[in-house]
Amino acid sequence: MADVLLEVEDATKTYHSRGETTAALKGVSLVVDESPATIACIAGESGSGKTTLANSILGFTQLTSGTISYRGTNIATLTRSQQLEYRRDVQAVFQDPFGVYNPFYRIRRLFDVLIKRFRLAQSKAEARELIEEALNVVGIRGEEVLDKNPHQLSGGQRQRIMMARAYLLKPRLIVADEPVSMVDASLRAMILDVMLRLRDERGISFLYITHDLSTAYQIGDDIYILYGGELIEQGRAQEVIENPQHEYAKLLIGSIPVPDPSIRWNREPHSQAG
Ligand SMILES: Nc1ncnc2c1ncn2[C@@H]1O[C@H](COP(=O)(O)OP(=O)(O)OP(=O)(O)O)[C@@H](O)[C@H]1O
Repeated sequence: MADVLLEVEDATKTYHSRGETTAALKGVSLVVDESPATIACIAGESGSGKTTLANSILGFTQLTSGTISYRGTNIATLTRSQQLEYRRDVQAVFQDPFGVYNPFYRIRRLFDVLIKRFRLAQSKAEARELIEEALNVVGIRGEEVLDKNPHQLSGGQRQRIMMARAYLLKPRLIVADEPVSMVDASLRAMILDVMLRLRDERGISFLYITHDLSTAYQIGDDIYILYGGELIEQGRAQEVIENPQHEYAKLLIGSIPVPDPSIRWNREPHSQAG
């Protein structure tokens, strides 16, 4: 039996704003395994509830009902020290991470702040080593980026830096919300490859949130398809995408641009055109 890292049970979220009620999640349940490390994809069109689910898991939003358990404990009942551990174990990588950072800060600061907050290093030399190791995992050398400002980097570098920053804390789970939607095909392949390596070499699981089913097919172990806040299909990513049952899933999958549907997609990320 696989060890369960994260379990969402019957999650419901209803927003009330300006006299309007929106049911963003309706009874969603899912499981992300810890060992073996797993890439669980959450797919669905805009407005289907993907970000609400991610935000609930990250503790930015409270569920209206239902539970989210981390290694068997409901995250709503974590003690302070467990909360700190959770915030360290569960990291987020967003679509446009630099939108929220001060453009005048150097990249180095993104790492320094974390090292301080979580007391990861005893000395400057140790901090430098940790940063270099994290950057190496995503194929970047410190000297290429650390003294630059965010706008001096490419989209692919930014995303890889955010992965490195998440990796610095040696998390068990990375919640990646559309991490490749703003980069071109070759960079996308590189970032997806980083995710696979983190899963396989470092045992990090992912909740990979995307509206792009072709990348879910390339790297996903499991998939959960949301439609209007409801989970309409779930299973092994390859099986669901090759043989969807629900009408909406068929539509979503039918819209993936594949030149010849009789050609099976190659799951090897290196050989993907994008
Ligand atoms: N803070 C909020 N207040 C009110 N309604 C909200 C709020 N956040 C999200 N919603 C609504 O909840 C539903 C789900 O939104 P959510 O952002 O989770 O979808 P999504 O699948 O992540 O979409 P996208 O792919 O566009 O990011 C939408 O109808 C949205 O308008």
